[in-house]
Amino acid sequence: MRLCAVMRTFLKSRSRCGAWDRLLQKQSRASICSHVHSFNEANIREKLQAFPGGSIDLLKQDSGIAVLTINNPSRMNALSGSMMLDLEEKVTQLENWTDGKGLIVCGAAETFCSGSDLSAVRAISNTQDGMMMCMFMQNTLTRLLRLPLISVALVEGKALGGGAEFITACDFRLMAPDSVIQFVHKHMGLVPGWGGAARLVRIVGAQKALQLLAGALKVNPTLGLQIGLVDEVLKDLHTDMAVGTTLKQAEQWLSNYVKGPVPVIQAVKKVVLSGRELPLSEALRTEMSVFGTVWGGPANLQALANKSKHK
Ligand SMILES: CC[C@@H](C(=O)O)C(=O)SCCNC(=O)CCNC(=O)[C@H](O)C(C)(C)COP(=O)(O)OP(=O)(O)OC[C@H]1O[C@@H](n2cnc3c(N)ncnc32)[C@H](O)[C@@H]1OP(=O)(O)O
Repeated sequence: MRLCAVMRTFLKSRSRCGAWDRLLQKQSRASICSHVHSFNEANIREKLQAFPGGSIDLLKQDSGIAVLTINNPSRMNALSGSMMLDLEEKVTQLENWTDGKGLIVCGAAETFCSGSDLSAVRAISNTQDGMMMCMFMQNTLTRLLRLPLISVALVEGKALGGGAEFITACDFRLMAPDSVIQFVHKHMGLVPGWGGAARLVRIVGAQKALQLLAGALKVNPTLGLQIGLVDEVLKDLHTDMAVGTTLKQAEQWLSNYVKGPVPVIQAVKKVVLSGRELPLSEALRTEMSVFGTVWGGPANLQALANKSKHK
């Protein structure tokens, strides 16, 4: 390809990257499931607001790693309706965090999340409202997974039901030694509704996903590593092997993958995201447009300059 044609492709790819970001932003704002059952966003927000309690806390750090805490300890961090709204608002903040590189999702009081708040579940047990809540959470967790940040779920204590679904909406999962992940839905006469089944199949494969859901299996760290649901087991805090708290250990683990300039780390997540979600030809186009945002960028030019010193 002649140089001018290469430059044309390169310049187009830069502009197309803007198209990728616009696509992602458009998708994230629009309801991913809005086409189903006349999903009336205002209506579901009003209903969820009627179930208060707890909070979703967000700490954005100078290191570029944010910590999102599911905070409802008197309810084992069960997600109330207002927490679901809180979660969506925090995901929007993270979508607009231009300095972000990583995200750790954890629970307060050394436990992760015991799913939907059962008092809310009882109150919105009619099909229409149940499906609206599911669609709201599917949209929010899909947007969480699509953040241009490398995300980690830090599981301590219990991640049950919707809490188990929540961890599938992160890129990686770390477990504390005595923690448990359990898709308890079958015991509730349910199946996952927050997108957890679709994501679980993509993480562990259909066979293992079927066993975890149909058996409502308790996943301890050993089993989690074995089936590929868990990426690392943290050191027991009561041994001298552990360096600091579980959160510090998780930050240490994640820092290995977010070392580097923000634009490069965000570009890495975007190209993997498109490879995971888009058909091959579209993924290849996206990869080129994302490549165009870092090729000749400050980090690339600095690396080249450093290389030339080693001649
Ligand atoms: C799409 C999935 C989604 C949905 O369909 O909407 C769901 O997630 S459905 C909910 C699925 N989750 C569960 O079924 C877990 C229910 N909780 C438990 O099994 C246990 O509480 C526990 C998490 C295993 C902890 O047991 P234990 O250590 O014995 O503590 P307690 O049971 O006494 O709990 C302490 C306290 O917390 C309250 N609690 C716990 N989980 C929930 C919850 N999901 N919703 C509301 N409240 C919850 C529990 O009631 C206790 O409160 P008090 O009795 O007032 O002390």
